[in-house]
Amino acid sequence: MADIGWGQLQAYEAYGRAGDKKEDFNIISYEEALSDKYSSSKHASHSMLFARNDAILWDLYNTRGTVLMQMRFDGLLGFPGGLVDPGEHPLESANREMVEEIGLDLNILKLSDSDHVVSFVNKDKNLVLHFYGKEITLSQFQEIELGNLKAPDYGSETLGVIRPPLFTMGDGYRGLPAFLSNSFAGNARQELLIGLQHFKLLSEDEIQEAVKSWLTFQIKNTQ
Ligand SMILES: O=c1[nH]cnc2c1ncn2[C@H]1C[C@H](O)[C@@H](COP(=O)(O)OP(=O)(O)O)O1
Repeated sequence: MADIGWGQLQAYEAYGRAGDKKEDFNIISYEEALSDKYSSSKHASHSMLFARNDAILWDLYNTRGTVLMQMRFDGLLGFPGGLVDPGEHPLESANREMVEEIGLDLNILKLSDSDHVVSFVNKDKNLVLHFYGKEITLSQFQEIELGNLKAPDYGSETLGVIRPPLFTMGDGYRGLPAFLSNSFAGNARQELLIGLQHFKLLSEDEIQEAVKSWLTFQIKNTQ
């Protein structure tokens, strides 16, 4: 295939390169992540909006909750967010990106420092990732989904919001484990699992089962 290069994306290409592994990211405290130690690092912020939802599908599966993720321009799945601009606070960046990518109205809904969930450092990339999360009502969630088509970045940087299934179906694979088999940007898969546990949308055991099933299926598929 002809190499068409990266154009204006050249400076950022390495940050978003596919193939990041969970082990590349070490958890650090918010305080440390915001300290001078990482002032010369590149920072990025991403956010998980979610609503609890105990609707039962087909009299079988408790949907548990709706979590907002998105299909990105590069075919990877991720949370709304992006690189922090020079001089910008990661929290400001998280809010700005939600306006641009999902059309959020900050007069109605805005993240604050108390919504911080976890931060990571990827030493090889000199990149610090901040992850925020906020519970909203199901009707707020549906409003955001409807408004997404009018978000400034819709159709260019972002290609639509999605709800990951949080249940696992009878074959032990379809549902959340199959969703985990997708390709994710950065450590978005890890962030999703941390978010599900942090907000008690799923228990630790349920998450471990889903991860085990996803990995087992992957191994079978490569044999
Ligand atoms: O959802 C995500 N969770 C964790 N890391 C992510 C997520 N989406 C992207 N990334 C990584 C990939 C890059 O290393 C940086 C910045 O990426 P991106 O969101 O594409 O930033 P811009 O939109 O280019 O500002 O975070």
